Amino acid sequence: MVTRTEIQEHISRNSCWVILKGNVYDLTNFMDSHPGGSAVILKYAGRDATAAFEPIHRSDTLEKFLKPEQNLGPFTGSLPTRDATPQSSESKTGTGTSPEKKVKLTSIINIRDFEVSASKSLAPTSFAFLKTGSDDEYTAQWNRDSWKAIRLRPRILRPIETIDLSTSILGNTYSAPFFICPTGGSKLAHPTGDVLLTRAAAKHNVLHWVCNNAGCTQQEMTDARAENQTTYWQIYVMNDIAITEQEVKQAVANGYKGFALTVDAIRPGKRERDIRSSINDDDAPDSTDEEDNSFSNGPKVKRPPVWSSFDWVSSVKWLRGLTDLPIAIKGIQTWEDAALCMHYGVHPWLSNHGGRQLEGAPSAAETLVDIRRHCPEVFEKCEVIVDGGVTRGTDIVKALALGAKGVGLGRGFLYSLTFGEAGVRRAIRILKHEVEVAMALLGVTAIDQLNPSYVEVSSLAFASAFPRSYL
Ligand SMILES: Cc1cc2nc3c(=O)[nH]c(=O)nc-3n(C[C@H](O)[C@H](O)[C@H](O)COP(=O)(O)O)c2cc1C
Repeated sequence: MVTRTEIQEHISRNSCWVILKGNVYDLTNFMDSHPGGSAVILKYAGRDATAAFEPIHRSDTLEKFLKPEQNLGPFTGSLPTRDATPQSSESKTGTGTSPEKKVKLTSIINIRDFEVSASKSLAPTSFAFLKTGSDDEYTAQWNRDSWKAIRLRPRILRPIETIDLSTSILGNTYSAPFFICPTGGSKLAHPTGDVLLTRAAAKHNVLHWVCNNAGCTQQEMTDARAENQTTYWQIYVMNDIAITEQEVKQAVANGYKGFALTVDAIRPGKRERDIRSSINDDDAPDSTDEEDNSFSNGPKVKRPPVWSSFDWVSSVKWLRGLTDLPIAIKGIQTWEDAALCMHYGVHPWLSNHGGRQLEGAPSAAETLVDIRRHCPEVFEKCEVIVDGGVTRGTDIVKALALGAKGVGLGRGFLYSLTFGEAGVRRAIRILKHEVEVAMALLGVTAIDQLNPSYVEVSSLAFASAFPRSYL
C-alpha cells in the first residue's frame, strides 16, 4: 500500500512515482527510455496517469516494459486536491464523448459525416491525434483533393444488372476492393477500437490490415478474428530487430496471410495539430529554456524508435527470410521506388501515411499516374495497394481504374469507430453502396473491367489543395 503522503515525496526526476491502474510505479529509471520522452512522465509525477495512459498503450505495456519491483503496490487514499483540475482535463485524452453532441448513426450518410461527428463527440486531443497531418496539413488535404481532380469517363447504354464488387488482394478474395488500413491510436476513438475493426471487417468480408502499433497485443487481435477471416499484419522494424523478428514469426504462426513493412516513418512527421492539442498553457510555467522542445513533440501514440539502417536489399532479404507470404512495402511515393518493389519481388503500397509524414509528398493518385507513365510493367508484375484521402466510392473506383488492386482508408474508419462496431459496419456499407453506384454509372459490372479508359487525369497536373479550416 502506498499512501498519498508517500507518493508526494517522489515527484522529481530523481525519484518519480506515478499511479497507473490503481498501482504506484517507480518510473525513475524508466523515464529516459520512454518512447514518448521523459517530460510526459514527469508531468504525472505523484499523480494518477491512468486516463492518459490507457487509450494509447497496449494492455501488456506495463508487464512488458517494467520490472516487477517497479510496481510499488496499490495506491491508497484520495488524490491530492491539486490533481483535480489536470485530472479532469486529462480525461480529454480519453475517449470520453459528450452525448449531447453525438449525432445519431442513422443521420450519417457518408464518410465525411463521420469526421464531422467525431470532431464534435471526441475529446479535442483525441480528435487532433486522429486528424492531424504534418506541418500545414497541405499533403493531407492534397490526398483528398487529388482524387477529386481526376475525372471519370462514363460509358452509357450498357446493360447493367448485377454488379460484383468482389476482388482479390494479395491472393485472398474479399467482398470489396477497399480495406481498413493499419492505424495506431484507435483506442482514442473507442476503448476496444482495434478489435471492433476486425469484427466489422469479418461481418462484411473486407480486409483489415492489422497494425503492429495497435492498442492490443497480437494475440488479442488474432482472437478477435472470425473463423475463415483473413487478415494481414503491418510491421515497423524496431531498433531491437529481434523483437520484430519474433513478432513476424508469431504473426505467421497466428495465421496472418500477408505483411506490410512500413518504411515512411523513420522519424515522426511534425504533426502540429497534435502537438498543439497537448500544450496546456495553464498547466506549465512558460519557459525560455534552451532544453524546451515542446515544438517537436512527436505523435501521442508512441512506438520505440524504428530501425533506420535498412536498404532495399537488406530489408527485403530480412523479411523474405522470415516468410514466404506476400509482402507489401508501405510508403512508396515515387514510380522509381515502385519499380524497385517489382525488382525485389514485393508489392508497392503507395502511401504518404495520410499526409502525416513528409509534407509535400505526392498523393497516391499522382504516383499511380506516374507509374502508368514511366513503368506500367509494375501493374502486371505486382499488386499495387494505395491509400490516402479516400472518402468516396468514386475515389476508390478512380484508383482501381488506374491500376490499384486494393484501396485503404485510415481516418474514415477511425472516425466511424466512435459509433463502435455498428459505425464501422455502416461505413463499409456506405462505401460499398457508393462504389456500386459509381460502377453502374460508369458502365461496368465487375472490378476487373475497370481500366484507365474510365478516367481522365490531365486536370490532376493543374489541381492544387486548398487547405480548409472548417475543422
Ligand atoms: C491515427 C493514425 C494512425 C496511424 N498509424 C499507423 C501505423 O501505426 N502504421 C502504419 O503503417 N500506418 C499508420 N497510419 C497510416 C495509415 O495506415 C494510412 O496510410 C493512412 O491513414 C491513409 O490515409 P487516410 O487516413 O487519409 O485514409 C496511421 C494513420 C492514422 C490517421
